[in-house]
Amino acid sequence: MLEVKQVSKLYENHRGVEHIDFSMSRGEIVGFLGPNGAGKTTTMRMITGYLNPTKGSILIDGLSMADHPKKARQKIGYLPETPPLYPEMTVQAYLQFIADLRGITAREQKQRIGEVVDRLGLRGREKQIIRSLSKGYKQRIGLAQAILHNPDLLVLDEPTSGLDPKQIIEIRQLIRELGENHTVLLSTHILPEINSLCNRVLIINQGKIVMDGHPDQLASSMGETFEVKLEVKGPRERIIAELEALPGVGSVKQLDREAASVAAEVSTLAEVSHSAEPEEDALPDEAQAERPEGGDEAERTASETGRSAAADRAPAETGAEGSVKLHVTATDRTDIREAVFYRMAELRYPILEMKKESLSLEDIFLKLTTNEAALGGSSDEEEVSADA
Ligand SMILES: Nc1ncnc2c1ncn2[C@@H]1O[C@H](COP(=O)(O)OP(=O)(O)OP(=O)(O)O)[C@@H](O)[C@H]1O
Repeated sequence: MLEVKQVSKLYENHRGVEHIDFSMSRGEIVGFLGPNGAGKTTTMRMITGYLNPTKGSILIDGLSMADHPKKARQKIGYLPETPPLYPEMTVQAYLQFIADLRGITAREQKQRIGEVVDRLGLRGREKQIIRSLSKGYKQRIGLAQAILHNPDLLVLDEPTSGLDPKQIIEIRQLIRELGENHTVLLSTHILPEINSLCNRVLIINQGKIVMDGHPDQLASSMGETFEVKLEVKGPRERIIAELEALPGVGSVKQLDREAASVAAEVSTLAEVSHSAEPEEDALPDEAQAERPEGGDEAERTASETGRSAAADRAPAETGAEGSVKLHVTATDRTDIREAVFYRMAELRYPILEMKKESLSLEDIFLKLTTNEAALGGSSDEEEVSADA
């Protein structure tokens, strides 16, 4: 649907964007995310044919924007950050004007305008002067002009910027609906917008694409290890030792220190109460395995699998009540949840909660953009306003 090939834009001697290279398939809703001055608007203006790239090419459905600008633009609907409205016109007159510009015939106009008016919730507002409408309604009219000629690709530059929360929800819902029949490229710096609307995100920083992927897959593509947050009911030391011994587990950290100290006390008490008994807990694994009545099933399993001494001390802690909250990190990106589940089940320690932990989009965005943005951000803005 859209191919952006090695596109760069130089503003006089100032870099706009550099080697932007990505493509979009039909039906995708792609979020274009980046800090101020990163190059979102520049890229979008080139895709929509409002700005010529210094280098590279843009193809819409195989049509080159440079060679066939009129035909290529026919396939695109564009909502710039400030909708291109004529405030003195009525909604109806404005949409007719846009329909004329787009070459929609007089016969088609009535039907087409009627459709977008309904689709964007503008019914009943057709006779109103645009100036008198709220920002949310103006944004709807902006979207209406973008889809009037029924383009395949919609390019929306910060479509919810400056709207109040209710209007944001409404416009997002409209974009979601438009995404059912259109391919959408949407720029924003609002991270939740990406999560709620997009099935793919492109992150741009300092004029370059620094990340491209499904919002949920970004963390793993950044080379992060798999992490799980866990709450298990049972003896703390034993659980920790068992988890540490699991193949694929790198580290186990306790999260609730309060519970830890309680568990430690109980553990100490248990040890004291067992001190009169023979020191069977201190026996090596083999010796424990040979015990005639080796305690509960969990204890036997630990001995069979050659668990650590700490793990095998744990049966003495059966008095430990409550649960323990842990953060378990795998050695790599392998999902360790099943292994954790089966081991805890085998030991009959109920898992009260298990949640895959991953970097949020906010974490990823900050990781990718903070340092450089801090260096480049303010001066960019000055240059923009100087050039504007
Ligand atoms: N007309 C222009 N003349 C010179 N430089 C420009 C012009 N427009 C943009 N730039 C520069 O190009 C870079 C990218 O700007 P752009 O407006 O594309 O970023 P953006 O990601 O859309 O930012 P924002 O989120 O603030 O809208 C910035 O360094 C900016 O200063």
